[in-house]
Amino acid sequence: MTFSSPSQDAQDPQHDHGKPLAPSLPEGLRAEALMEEDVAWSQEIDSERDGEQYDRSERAALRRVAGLSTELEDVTEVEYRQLRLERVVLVGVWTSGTLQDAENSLAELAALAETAGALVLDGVFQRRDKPDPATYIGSGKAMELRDIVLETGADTVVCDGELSPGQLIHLEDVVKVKVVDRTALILDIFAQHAKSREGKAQVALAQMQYMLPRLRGWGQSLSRQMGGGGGGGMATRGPGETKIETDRRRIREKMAKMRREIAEMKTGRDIKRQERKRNKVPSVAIAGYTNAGKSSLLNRLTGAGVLVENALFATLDPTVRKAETPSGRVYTLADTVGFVRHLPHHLVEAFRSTMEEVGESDLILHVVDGSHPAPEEQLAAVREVIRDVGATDVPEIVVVNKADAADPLVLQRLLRTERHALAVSARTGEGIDKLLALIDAELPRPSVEIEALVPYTQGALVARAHSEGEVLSEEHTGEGTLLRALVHEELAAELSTFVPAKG
Ligand SMILES: Nc1nc2c(ncn2[C@@H]2O[C@H](COP(=O)(O)OP(=O)(O)OP(=O)(O)O)[C@@H](O)[C@H]2O)c(=O)[nH]1
Ligand SMILES: [Mg+2]
Repeated sequence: MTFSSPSQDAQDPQHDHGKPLAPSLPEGLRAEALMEEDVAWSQEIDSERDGEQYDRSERAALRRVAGLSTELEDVTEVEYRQLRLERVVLVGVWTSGTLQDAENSLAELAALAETAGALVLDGVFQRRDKPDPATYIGSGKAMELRDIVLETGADTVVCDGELSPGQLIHLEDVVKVKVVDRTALILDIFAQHAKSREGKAQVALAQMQYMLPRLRGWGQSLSRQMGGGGGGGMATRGPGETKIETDRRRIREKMAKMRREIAEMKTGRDIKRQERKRNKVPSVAIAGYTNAGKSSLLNRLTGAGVLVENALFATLDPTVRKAETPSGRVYTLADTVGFVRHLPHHLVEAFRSTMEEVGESDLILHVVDGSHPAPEEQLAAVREVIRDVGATDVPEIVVVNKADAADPLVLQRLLRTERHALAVSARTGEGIDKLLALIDAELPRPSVEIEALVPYTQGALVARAHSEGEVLSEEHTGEGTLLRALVHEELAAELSTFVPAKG
């Protein structure tokens, strides 16, 4: 693969250079003129085109998104952050959709980067039909990116996509700082946040899976193999490659071991889940896009005190809590890992275990952030994963959260298009009563109607009829509690020994 020169870039009809700028840019977004030197440099090597045209097309091609940089309160904070945070510049390729979509995508990348502990200095995206196979953004834009890196003093570039090993190296060669992609960023966040043994193991496995094909990407031996544009990698087999082979084998062995361990841990979790199923405690799963407010809602519904953070992926380990409906029926409520668009596919695989919980629940509370600029997209992204894990036949309630902060018109729109939806605020408590009542109505009903005279020594059974079933009538008699109730089969069997004498 050879680099395309800037002049090729400019003439390539695929790159949309001819398209005019969007007539009115939304607030907070502006296309910035490139530095004068840049334009002069471009003209020098592209004498066939007139400079002004080039300037204009370039402006359309590389946009800067304003307001992405992290706000800092005072100077001491700057120093503090510089010590421990990476200084990053974001770059995205805008291939389809509206300007707003492109901006949202980069804003999400910024949120991810900040969650990973980075300081976001700048963000740019480029309009292209598809990412450049060599450098992701094209070599001309890569040079401009280099200038932005110098200008801002960044030490890392984060790309909004999954880059091939070759693209990472080529871009690093041009911008001269570390380049990471969205997948690596998400993996990094997952690694920082995973708490349980299983969660940690799953993240480690996914990281190794990601690293494996990229091993040759790091270090010198690789640039040698990739260089020359010849694809003759095997011809240059040398000590470097042997080392890589050894590393690869080690990683594969480690991965096999981790898979076995994860399988064992999964068995433990399955047993627990089966126990819950056997006891017929109905289960509700809270699912939704990352940062939608799932953990806040769990707290609101159960007072559980689960970690809530204004960060993406604050929750990486499933949390299951016991809860009670207003009518006193007991159910379990499970918090889940947040979903995100373009979740790297090996991560979907790795986190399937937590999503299986969703698939086997009796009811899904699908939480969506009503104050987000594109809640419909988030709903769609989550539903895609719900389909993936085969949970389509589980009833779903769409919980439009953050009603306190959302645009009332957006709320109306969502409630109109989503048939089974209601608006709540986990923060203020608005709508929570209605949600609790709806959960009560949606939970599966126990189906066996029994009548039993339960001796006072068996009080636990009466309590179970209350929590696991639905008590229709209850009367305290001389011999015990006379109970009429709807219960599940197992409890019906246990109560059948206490059938009241007829007459
Ligand atoms: N204004 C407002 N903010 C909310 C509401 N609910 C949650 N938040 C905020 O949204 C952020 C994310 O909340 P979490 O409950 O951690 O979201 P989550 O869906 O569990 O996020 P992940 O676990 O990271 O996927 C926090 O800053 C909350 O304070 C709400 O009803 N209104
Ligand atoms: Mg959470």
